[in-house]
Formats: sequence, structure tokens, C-alpha cells
Amino acid sequence: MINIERAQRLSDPHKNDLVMSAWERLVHGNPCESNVLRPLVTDSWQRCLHAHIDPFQPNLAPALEDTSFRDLQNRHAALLSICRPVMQMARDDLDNTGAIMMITDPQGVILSIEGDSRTRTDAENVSLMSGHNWNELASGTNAIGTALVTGSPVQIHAAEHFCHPVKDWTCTATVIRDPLNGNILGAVNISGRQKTYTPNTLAFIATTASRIENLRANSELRFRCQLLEHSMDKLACSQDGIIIVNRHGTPITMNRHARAALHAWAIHLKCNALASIPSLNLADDIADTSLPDWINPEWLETVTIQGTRVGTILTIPRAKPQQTVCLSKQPELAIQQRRTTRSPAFSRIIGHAPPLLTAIDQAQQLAAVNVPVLVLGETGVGKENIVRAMHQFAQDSRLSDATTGAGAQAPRPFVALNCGALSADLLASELFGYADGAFTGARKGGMTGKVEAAHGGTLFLDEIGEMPLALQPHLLRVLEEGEIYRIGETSPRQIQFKLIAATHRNLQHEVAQGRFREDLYYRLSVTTIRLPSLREMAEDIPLLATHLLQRFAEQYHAGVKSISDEAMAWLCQYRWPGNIRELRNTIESMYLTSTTAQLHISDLPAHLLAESISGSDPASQSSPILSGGLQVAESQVIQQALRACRGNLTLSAQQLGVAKSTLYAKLNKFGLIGQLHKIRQERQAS
Ligand SMILES: Nc1ncnc2c1ncn2[C@@H]1O[C@H](COP(=O)(O)OP(=O)(O)OP(=O)(O)O)[C@@H](O)[C@H]1O
Repeated sequence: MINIERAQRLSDPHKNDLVMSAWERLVHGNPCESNVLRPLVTDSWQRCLHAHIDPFQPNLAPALEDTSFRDLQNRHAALLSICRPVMQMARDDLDNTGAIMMITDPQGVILSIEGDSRTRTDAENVSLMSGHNWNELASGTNAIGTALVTGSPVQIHAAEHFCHPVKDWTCTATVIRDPLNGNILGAVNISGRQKTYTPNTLAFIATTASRIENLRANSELRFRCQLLEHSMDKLACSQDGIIIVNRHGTPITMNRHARAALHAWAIHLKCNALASIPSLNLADDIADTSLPDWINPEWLETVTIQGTRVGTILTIPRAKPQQTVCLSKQPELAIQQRRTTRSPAFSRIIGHAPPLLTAIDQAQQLAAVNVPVLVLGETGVGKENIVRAMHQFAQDSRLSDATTGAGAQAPRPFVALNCGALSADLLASELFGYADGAFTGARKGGMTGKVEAAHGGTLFLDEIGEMPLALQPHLLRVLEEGEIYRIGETSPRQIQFKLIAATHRNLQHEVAQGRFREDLYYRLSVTTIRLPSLREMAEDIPLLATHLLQRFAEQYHAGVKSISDEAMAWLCQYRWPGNIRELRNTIESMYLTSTTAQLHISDLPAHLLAESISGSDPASQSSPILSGGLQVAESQVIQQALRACRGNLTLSAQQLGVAKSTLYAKLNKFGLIGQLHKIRQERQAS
């Protein structure tokens, strides 16, 4: 490709007469006048002379035959489908503007054309129409052909065209690149009569191409997500080596048995940098379709989703196959087995409620697979807890591999960062690190970022929903490329880590609101684990409460304590907006403040009691089974407050955090008016 400076890409219509005279002299055998022409045009005219292009050829831009053209359109169906919204816009917005837009294949053959209808008719007279080839070597200097040679956005205005029939046209084109590998997929061009010239078309065409490239990137990302989602069970459960190959023939991930399986079959490939396998390219026109010797065709499974072939699963059997339990094949057996065997790494996660068990199963499955995982759940449900367990599980699995001969395994780092706790600048340097002297105040010698520190281990990005939009593309790039640039450095560092992100936000909603990038969302949300709120696992509250009491007894050495039935009933009906963290804090406070070996309702923190007494706790209204116990509890707390305030209603209401009228209504409801009088009499008597 030729590197074209920006200033060179723009035509100067004021020089058109000079350019025309230079062209006339050229076609009469004189040398090319580089002092009049832009270097871009000089070079192109030289190429045309060298290729013996006839500047006066009447049949400009040879046409393909109908069948060949249809074949060509079929071959480029993916590009045309991605360009559809852009061409739809051209149809609607270019009408009556004198401009037309077209998409070509990488050789310059026009695949599709839209725009101003009158100009389209004029354009047909000069072969600017579907099926015609605007390659430089076929049609001389023109925006499509020259953009394809240079790989840059170019304008070719009027006299700058090499062939006479198009010298009344002004054209601007650029290439469309594959965002995955930079290959040229085709070109996009906008043309009109020379009087429609405007320098702005250069920026417009560059933006249009980048919009098409973004659409392509998003659709590739979707295919990748679909492929990974489809392969997840195999990656997690299979005892064979699994390598997932994307639709372009590039391996994107593998399970932990792949290395051993390749070794068993004496296939000497570097797992970390498996080269592309052209014969597994399902998306592009590839000449080489023969499988490499090391692949047995029976190992291949093409994954087709909604009619699109999104990739291939390559299953390399272990030399001594073991029985595989795969979720998709034997769901009931697999679920039963997994549910009864919680690995030691997850033993700190207390609870047996079905939604929690599902989350633990998923976490165990995904822990050792090298794909990003998104953990969702309200605040305090134990997201960090489960992420740490996943890291431990992966670590334990590697250690057990090491004992079966897969090599020595050093401890892997676990690095956590809360994206909501730092400003955008600080977060950027914390994440990516920086070079020595990268900015004022930078630490001498630079700093290693969290991403780099997590190399070989797990990076936990908590509150990912709070990550500033400006940083999100950088994170996506790290995930896609497996390399980072420290701030202020120009050479990348290769890194490999498992990303686990967590959020309490609804990221889809954030994407819809423009606060979270859709491409990053797709990258992260391939595999999600949703942790239930404590309300959804209320059956586990007694177990959790008892477990926490035991923990605090060990921590504070203040003896073992139990919880009264009434207090437990209260704990079970409360709605716990702060989830397990709030439960933990409550039990801790009760344990430390109670003076007896059994915790009672009266040991509950005052603000929680006030909430239930004021009736603001919806659970208290929706749990008839517990409401008896709760009423007793309420009655006890009110009596306690009355006694503490020696029958003063105003003070009692203040202490309970309710209105005086509410308190009075409760006294009536619980038959405590007599009790109130008694306390007042005692006060007067004393
Ligand atoms: N199932 C569980 N069993 C025992 N303890 C738990 C469980 N889930 C959470 N915890 C405890 O609850 C507290 C809160 O958990 P954690 O910090 O993991 O929540 P989180 O969802 O990450 O919170 P946030 O959204 O605020 O970051 C921790 O002390 C954790 O140990």
C-alpha cells in the first residue's frame, strides 16, 4: 500500500484547466508534469501509461457477464448485507443531490449502487453501474481504482481522471477494511458531475467506510459470542482437547485439556499462538481448502446458528479417552452430579437455594475456561465472593493437572479493581500502568497496571458498569488483542489473563442509554452468572445466620451465641435490600451488643426495627405465615421503647423512628394502652 498524506488526498478544482492541459500534452506523448499534478495523480497516470490504458477507450470499465456478476454478488453477500443500512441511507438522502454512492469488491467491480436517480441514468452512460470494473488497470485513474491501489481515501476530480469519458465527473472513494485483520473487503465511492464537487465528500466517505467497518466488527462480535455460547458446555465439560476456531479459521480459545491432547497425538503446535487454519475459514473465499495433516476430519464440528456458519469446534480426543459428562447430552445426570459435588474452592459460599446452586454450578463450569465472565447481582449478594472462589477453583484445577504431569504450577495472581471508586484518569493508569515520566506526578520508573499484574491469573473488575465510556474501547482492545500499552509507551506488552467483571447494573439498559459500549457488552456478556438476592434465597437465612454467628464467635472470642425463634423469624421475613452483607452486619451488631447468650428481637439494630414498625417493609405485609411472630416482636419492641422513655409517647416515637400517631395506632392494635398507663403510674410513683 502507498502512504498518502492527508493534503494530497484532496483535489483542487481551481487547477482543473492546468491539469487538463497537462493531460492533453501527456496523451500527445509528452512526459507527465509532476509540478502541475498531485503526486497521487502523477503516480496513477504513470501506472496507466505503463499498463497501456487507452485514454480514449469508448467502452470504459468492462462489464461482467450476468452469471459471473451474480456469482460475485453471492461471494460478497456478507459485505453487501452489512452495507445495506448505509446504501438505504444513500437511497433516501442522496436523492436530488446529484450524487450517487456505490460499493465495490476488492478488485473494483461495482456490486451495488444507490443515490440520485437522474445522476444514476447519466452514470450509466459512462459505465458507472453494477457489474462494471473500475480497477485502475481496466479504467485508468479513478477514485475507486486509485483508492484500492493506495488503500487510502482519495478524491479524483474531473481532469484528473485518466480516461476521457469520465472527465466531467468528480469522485471520492476509500477502501473498506476487515476490522479483524485489516484486509481490504472492497471500496465505497461517491460520484457526481464535476459541478457537484465539495471537499467535504472526503470526510464523508471516510466516515461511511468506518461506519461499515463498525457494523462488520459488531456482526463478527455477535458471531463470536454465538460460537462461544454454543461451545460453552464442551469447553467446560469435555475431557478431550477442545479448540474453538472462529469463522475465519482462527483459533480463539481452547479448554485446559487441549495442550495434553495435542501432546498425546504428537501434534507440535504452540497452544498460545495457534496459526490460522485456512481450510476452516467459513467466511471468505479461500483457495486453500485442504485440511492440514494433523486434523482428522472426524474431529470437526461446524457450528451453524440461524443459517450462518459461525465457526468450528475442533475436538482432539485424549489418547486414553475418559467418560465425558456433557451438560447438553445428559442434562439431568450432569446437574445432579454437579449439584452434589461442590468443590472445596466454593465451600465458603453458604446456601442451598436453587438459584444459588445454579450460579455455583455455572461458576464451577466457567472457572477454568478462558473466556470473560460477567457476574450480575444486587449489591452485597456475594459477587466478589464467588469470583474469588472461581479463581481458587482454576488454581486448584491447575495444581491437580500438575500432579498428573502437566508441569509445575506456580500460584496465579488474583487482581481486583473497583471501576466505580476512581476518577477516569486514575482508573486508566491503575488499569494500564504508565511509563516513566508519562505525566506530571507520575511515579519514577513508571507503574505496572492491574491488567499487567494479572498476567497468567485473574483480573476482577468490580462495578464494570461504572467504567467511563472513554476507557471502554481500551479495555475491549486488550481483550481482543491480548496486549496492552502502558500510558506513554509505544510498544505493546503481551498479556494473558481471565477477566471476570461484575456489576449490579442492567448493562443492556446502560447500552440502550449510551452509557456502556455495545461491543464491550457483547464481549463481556457471552457468559454471565446471576447471583440471587437474599430475598430469593430466604430459605437459607437460618443457615447463613448460624454460620455467621459461628464466624463471629471465632473472630471475637466472646463465646457461642444462638438466635431466638422470634428473632430468627424476624430475620427471615425482612427484605434485606443490602443482601448478605446487610445480614452479616446485622448479625455482627447483634452478637457484639447482646448481653445474653441468646440473641433476641430487642438486640436488632434500632433502624431495622423502626423500618418494620413503621410498616415500610413490604415483606412484613406479604408474609402472613410470619406475621404472627412479627407482631409479637413489634409489640415487644414498642413496650421496650415505652419503658425506656418512661411512658413519654413523643420520645418513644422518636426512638422508634415513627410518627406519634403511628405509635398510638400500634398501641391500640396490640392492646398496649393499659401497659402505657401502668408505666406512667410507675413513673409518677417513683
Ligand atoms: N453465600 C455466601 N455465604 C457466606 N457469605 C457470603 C455469601 N455471599 C456473600 N457473603 C459475604 O457477604 C459479604 C458481601 O459479599 P461481596 O462483597 O462478595 O458482595 P458483592 O456482591 O461483591 O457486593 P458489591 O456489589 O457491594 O461489591 C462478604 O462478607 C461475603 O463474604
